[in-house]
Amino acid sequence: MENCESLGIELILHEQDRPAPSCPHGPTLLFEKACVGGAKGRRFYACSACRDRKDCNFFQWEDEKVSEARLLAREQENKSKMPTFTHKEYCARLKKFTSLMLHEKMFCVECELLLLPEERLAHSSHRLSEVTSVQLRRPSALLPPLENKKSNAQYLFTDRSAHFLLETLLRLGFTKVLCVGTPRLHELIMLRNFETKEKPMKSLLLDIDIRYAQFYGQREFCHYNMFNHHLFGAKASRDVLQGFLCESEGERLVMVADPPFGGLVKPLANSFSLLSQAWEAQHSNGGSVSEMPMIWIFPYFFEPRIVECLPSLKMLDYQVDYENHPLYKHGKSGRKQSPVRLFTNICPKDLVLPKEEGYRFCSLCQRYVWSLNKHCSKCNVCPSKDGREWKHCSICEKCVKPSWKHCGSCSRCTLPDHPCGSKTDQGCFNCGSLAHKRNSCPQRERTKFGKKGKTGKKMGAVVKANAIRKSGAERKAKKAVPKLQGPAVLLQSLRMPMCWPVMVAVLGAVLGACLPALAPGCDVSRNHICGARVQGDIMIGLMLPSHDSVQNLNRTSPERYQCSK
Ligand SMILES: C[S@@+](CC[C@H](N)C(=O)[O-])C[C@H]1O[C@@H](n2cnc3c(N)ncnc32)[C@H](O)[C@@H]1O
Ligand SMILES: [Zn+2]
Ligand SMILES: [Zn+2]
Ligand SMILES: [Zn+2]
Ligand SMILES: [Zn+2]
Ligand SMILES: [Zn+2]
Ligand SMILES: [Zn+2]
Repeated sequence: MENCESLGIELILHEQDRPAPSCPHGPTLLFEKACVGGAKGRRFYACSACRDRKDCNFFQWEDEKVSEARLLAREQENKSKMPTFTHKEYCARLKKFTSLMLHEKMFCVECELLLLPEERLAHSSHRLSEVTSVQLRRPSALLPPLENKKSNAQYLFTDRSAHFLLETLLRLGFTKVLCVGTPRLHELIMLRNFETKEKPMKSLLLDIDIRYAQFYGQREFCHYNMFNHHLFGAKASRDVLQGFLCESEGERLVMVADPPFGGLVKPLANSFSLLSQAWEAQHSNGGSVSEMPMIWIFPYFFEPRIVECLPSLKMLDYQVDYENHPLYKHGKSGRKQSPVRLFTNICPKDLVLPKEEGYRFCSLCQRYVWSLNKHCSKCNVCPSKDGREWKHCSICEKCVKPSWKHCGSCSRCTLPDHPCGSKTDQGCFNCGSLAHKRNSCPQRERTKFGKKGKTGKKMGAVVKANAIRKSGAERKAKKAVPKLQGPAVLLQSLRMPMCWPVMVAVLGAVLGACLPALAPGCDVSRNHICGARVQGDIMIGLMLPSHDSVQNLNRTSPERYQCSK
C-alpha cells in the first residue's frame, strides 16, 4: 500500500462480503485507490449520491473498526435526515389539499410545501402562493428546480424534448414508462392521461427529489437513489416497483432515465441493469428474454464508457435540450449545440428523429442522423458525435473532428497546437507495456453489467484496473497542486469530476451565464480539468485552471475526455 503510486479512485461493485454501511442516501459505495500496475490500494466507503462533503460527509475505511457510539450517532444522523412526512402521509395531505377551496390552496414557496389550512399560521412569515388545479398537475413548474450543481441540479426538458420523447414512446407502442429522474416526462404523461381521451399511459417516477411525493400517489412516485438502486420507502416501494415492472396482456414497458450529468456511469449502469434484470425476471417463461427497453439520456462524450458498461446501448444523434439551461440548446450551430444524447437498446431505425428539425435517415447506417453528420463512404458510418461535420483522414483511415489536422511526426490526427512528438499515445495505460493497448490488457477486467453467466456470477460485474500511466506533463502539473492527506484526498479525488459544474458555474457567472456549460466542441466544459485523465469514471491526475493553460494534453484514450478545443 505504501508503494502505491495512486492513479485515482475506482468503484468496486459486487465484491463486498458484508453489507455496505448506510448514510442518509442509502447504502454507500465502495471505492479503491488505484495504483500503477493494478496493485491494491486501501478501500473506503463514501456516499453514492452526494459529491459535496457539505451535503454528505460519510467516510469509512473498509477495514475500519467502527465503535458502537459512532454507529449509534450515525443511525441518529440518518434518522434526522429523513423527510418530514412519509409518502403515505404526503398522500393523505394531498387528498385533503385537493378538497380545499381554491383560495385555501396555498403553497409555501420557502418550505416548498403544499400547506393545509391549519399550517398557515406557522408559515405566516413565509412567502405563500395560491395553487390552481392546473399548477397542481405541473409540479415541475411549481417547484423551483434543485440547484445543487454538485449533486442533483435539475435540468428540465424543454417542451420540444419532452414532447418528442412522449410522442416517440407512443409511436413505438409503449404503454408504461418507468421515469428515472425524469419528473417532467412523468408529469407530461399524467397530463396527457388527464387531458385526452386516448388510452392512458402508465408512468412511475423514481427520483431522489422527495418534494414530488406531495403531488403523486404511492403508485406514481417512489423515492429512489439511482446511484445505489436504493428505494427509500422499503417494502411498500419495492412492491410498487415490482408491480410496475410486470406487464399484463398488451402492455409494453420502457425506462427513460436522465441522471445528473456529473454522475458516475458505472453505478448508474449497475442500477439500470438491476432494473432490467427485475423486469426480465417477470418475463422469463423459459424462452429467450430480451432486455428491458431503455433510453438513458447523457452527454455524448460518455459514449465509450456507457457502451462499455451496457454494450446493447447505441447513441442516437437527437440533441436533448433543457428549459433552465441556457447552453444546452438544440439547433444552434457549432459548440452551442446541446451535447446531450439518447442512448438506447431500441433499434435506432425505429426511433424517427424529426425531419423538420434537420434530422435525416441514413439508409446505409439504418438510423436517423443530424444534418451535418454526413455519411463517410470510407468508414461506412455517419461519424460525427458532436453535431459538427467531421472529415475523413486517409492516413489515419478514420473520420476526425473538423478542428483536427494530421500530424506526420505523431502519425495521427490531433489539434494543430498539440505537443508534437510526445510519445504519450504509446503502450498500455493499465500496465505500462508497449506491447498492447489498454483495451487488450491481460491485467484488466471489463466493466459490463448483464445477465448472470452459467456460474451464477454476474458477467464482468467486478471492474478492476483501468489504471493509467501518467504522462510527464501530468506528473509535472501534479507537483504544482498542493497535496491533501488521508480521507480528504480520497473524497477530493472522488469528487473531482463533479466539481466541473461548479468550476464552470464560476466561469459562467463571470461570463454572465449562471449555469454549467458543456460545449460540444470541448468535450468536458469550457473550464474543465483539461488534460486530466479519467479512470473509468473517476477523474484522476491533476486539476488545471483552464483550457488555455494546457494545450498539450489532448491525446485521446478511452479514459480521457477528448478536448478538441
Ligand atoms: C438532469 S435532471 C433531469 C430532469 C429531466 N430532464 C426532466 O425534465 O424530467 C436529473 C434528475 O435526477 C434526479 N436525481 C438526482 N440525483 C438522483 C439520485 N441520486 N437518484 C435519483 N434521482 C436523482 C433529480 O432530482 C432530477 O429530477
Ligand atoms: Zn450520503
Ligand atoms: Zn414555510
Ligand atoms: Zn451513414
Ligand atoms: Zn471516414
Ligand atoms: Zn490523420
Ligand atoms: Zn505532432
